[in-house]
Amino acid sequence: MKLISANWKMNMTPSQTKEYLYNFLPLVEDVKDREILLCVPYTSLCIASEMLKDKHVKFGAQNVHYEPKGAFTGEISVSMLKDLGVSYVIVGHSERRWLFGESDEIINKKLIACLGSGIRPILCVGERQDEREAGLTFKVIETQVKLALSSLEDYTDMIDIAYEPVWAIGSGNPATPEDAQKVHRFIKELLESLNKNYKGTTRILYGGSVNIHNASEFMKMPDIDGLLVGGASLDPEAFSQIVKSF
Ligand SMILES: O=C(CO)COP(=O)(O)O
Repeated sequence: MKLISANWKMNMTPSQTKEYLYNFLPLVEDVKDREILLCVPYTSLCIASEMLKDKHVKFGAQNVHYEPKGAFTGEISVSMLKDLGVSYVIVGHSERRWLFGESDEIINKKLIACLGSGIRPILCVGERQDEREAGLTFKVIETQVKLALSSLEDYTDMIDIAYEPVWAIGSGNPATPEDAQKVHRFIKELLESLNKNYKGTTRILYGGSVNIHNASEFMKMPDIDGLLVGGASLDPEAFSQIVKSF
């Protein structure tokens, strides 16, 4: 099934989350042929857990720590998320990589922590503007995917991947659907080459300046299996339109 996910980033208080869900749920009530996911801040997970109980809209986290527990002040473990009913977690978002110094090695550890827990990670990869201009897009994607999945090659069916070119995030300047399609195809071929038993269940999402006007164009591409939406997901009406755009 296609996956349309919101990434609220550091937006929405718990009270605002309540209001959002109150407005959003009726708008997508009849949409059952695609998966709808809201990746909310940690502080909104409790209210999402309560309000989405027995609902078809799922909720996820935007980050997780790789250790199971211990003296890691300010961090949240996989089991803490699991206990709240979290289905998905975003791992290696470019804002974590570039603003918080998250390395490929840390991202790999986070994926290892998620697998086996029942929480499905959404691994984010994407090239920066300078890398794109230097013609390094495919090389960067290959390196990020390979390092993130190091020792996890046999489990590639248990994750989803979001292709989010860094230059397209929050810039109002999305990749063209055709360019995104090429990278998505490349990632699928890479997964096939890494895992001989690959069943093809990894969905490759596109993220970066998706809005109500361009969502359907991305979803027409054969290897674009979903969307990861930042800014445009903060309005329940706009996000419901994106969910229903294809
Ligand atoms: O980073 C993103 C989703 O994870 C994309 O953000 P925007 O949709 O705001 O460009």
